Amino acid sequence: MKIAVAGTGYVGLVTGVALANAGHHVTCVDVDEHKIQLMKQGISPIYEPDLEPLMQKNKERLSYTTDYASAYQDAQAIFVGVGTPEKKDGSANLKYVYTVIDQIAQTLDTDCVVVIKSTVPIGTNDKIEKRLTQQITARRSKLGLSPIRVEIASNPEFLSQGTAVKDTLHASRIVIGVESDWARDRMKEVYQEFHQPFVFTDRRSAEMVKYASNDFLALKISYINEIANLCELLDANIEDVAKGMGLDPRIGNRFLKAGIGYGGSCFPKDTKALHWVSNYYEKELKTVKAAIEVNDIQKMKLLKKSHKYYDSLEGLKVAVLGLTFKPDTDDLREAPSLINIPIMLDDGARIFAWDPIGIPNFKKYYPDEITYCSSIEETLKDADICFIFTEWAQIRDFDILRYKELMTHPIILDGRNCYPSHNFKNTGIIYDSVGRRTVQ
Ligand SMILES: NC(=O)C1=CN([C@@H]2O[C@H](COP(=O)(O)OP(=O)(O)OC[C@H]3O[C@@H](n4cnc5c(N)ncnc54)[C@H](O)[C@@H]3O)[C@@H](O)[C@H]2O)C=CC1
Ligand SMILES: O=C(O)[C@H]1O[C@H](OP(=O)(O)OP(=O)(O)OC[C@H]2O[C@@H](n3ccc(=O)[nH]c3=O)[C@H](O)[C@@H]2O)[C@H](O)[C@@H](O)[C@@H]1O
Repeated sequence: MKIAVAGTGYVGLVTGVALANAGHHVTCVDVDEHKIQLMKQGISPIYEPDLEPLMQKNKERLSYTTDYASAYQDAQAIFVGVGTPEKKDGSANLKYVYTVIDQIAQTLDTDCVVVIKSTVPIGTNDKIEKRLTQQITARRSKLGLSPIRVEIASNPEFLSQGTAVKDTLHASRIVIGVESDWARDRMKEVYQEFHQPFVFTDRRSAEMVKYASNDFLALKISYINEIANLCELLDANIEDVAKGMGLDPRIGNRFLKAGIGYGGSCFPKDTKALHWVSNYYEKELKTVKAAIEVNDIQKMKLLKKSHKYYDSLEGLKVAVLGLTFKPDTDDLREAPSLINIPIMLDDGARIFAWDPIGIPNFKKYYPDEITYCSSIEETLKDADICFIFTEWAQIRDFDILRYKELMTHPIILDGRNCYPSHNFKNTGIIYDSVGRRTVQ
């Protein structure tokens, strides 16, 4: 099939490449000329393992452009994967989606299923279809052209950053919401080379699956974080508690990792967006509200802990290990580092930070205020305290005795429980992590 994809971010580009890998001819569209130029050279504009080799493998069936008209005009399916960021009131900002819909309305000239991959509030796809078909009908009748059939399918995305390619090629499920057999058949054709479990449903239920899944995972994290906080007070060990819980298949062992809260481009915004919708219908989701509140407090946990060791960070050399919201991504959206570092700077801390790939993006926010280091050793040298925000493999594999050798005051506040606590016994290092006894 001839397919266009609007938006070449984590979702759009990975979807486009996976569809090309399944044999379709795919044109990826973005408004960002720089991204398009990179992709034309076979370079991925985002850091995502395995993506570039797959772009290379399918280059005959992939093209990249900012010229949306040429891409949409004769596409049999158009996937929409543009951002739906949070508005100040917590609701989802749909302006990028509606811009693409209007661009499709101006240019589409053939029967087409428009597939919304972006996460959109329940009911949005009905509104999108109305807007799109009204505009297309008006344009075509004005030009004296015959009608075309255009329908919207909801096809939410469940990939995680850092494992986006694997998650797409081996998705746990493909959820498709349609309102007609015609759209259903077209979606089956799109996905005929994919052999994952399919869930066909109506559009609103598909939209709900996405929010309900993300919010459930966020809830699970906030729950384990609250239990971790209680473990600290009651002298229990959250790692053992989570292991003991997770072996029950009804609970499952994933997303039970305690830490300094969830970040990223989706859990924070998708919890707030569903909460906003539920409030709109005067049916507040109390569990989701609690997950949000717990997370907001959890993100500040390490700074609060630092007061056990210093009244203020003023003048101290503070080592920060990890800037991205999780490992294996260069994404900083809602990363704990972006919330904590401004407060540390306000306090007068001298910050030395290391991250294997997040530094160029972090520099866009803080070009001069921070010293960026090229190794963990350089970051720790003569530091008075160390904050760990991201559990990069390089940090987990780091020889813990080096903290003692390098730091002036070896105090580690670990927001991601990178090391077994007992390894710090008798080392002279203070190791303060989440949900576990502090080793002094
Ligand atoms: N990032 C993730 O892991 C996941 C994201 N989602 C959802 O997918 C959607 C996209 O998220 P990301 O891929 O992270 O976004 P992103 O911010 O990485 O990429 C969006 C892209 O759309 C482009 N764009 C904006 N307006 C455009 C237009 N009119 N035409 C063509 N391109 C345009 C931007 O330049 C950008 O490259 C969001 O709704 C998000 O909630 C869903 C599952 C996973
Ligand atoms: O809608 C989305 O964008 C995506 O959001 C998440 O994916 P992602 O944000 O890439 O990353 P996750 O691995 O889920 O981690 C999110 C945050 O939760 C935190 N987390 C995760 C798991 C855990 O046990 N504990 C924990 O604190 C991570 O550190 C990170 O800050 C979901 O996992 C995807 O299924 C979904 O498609």
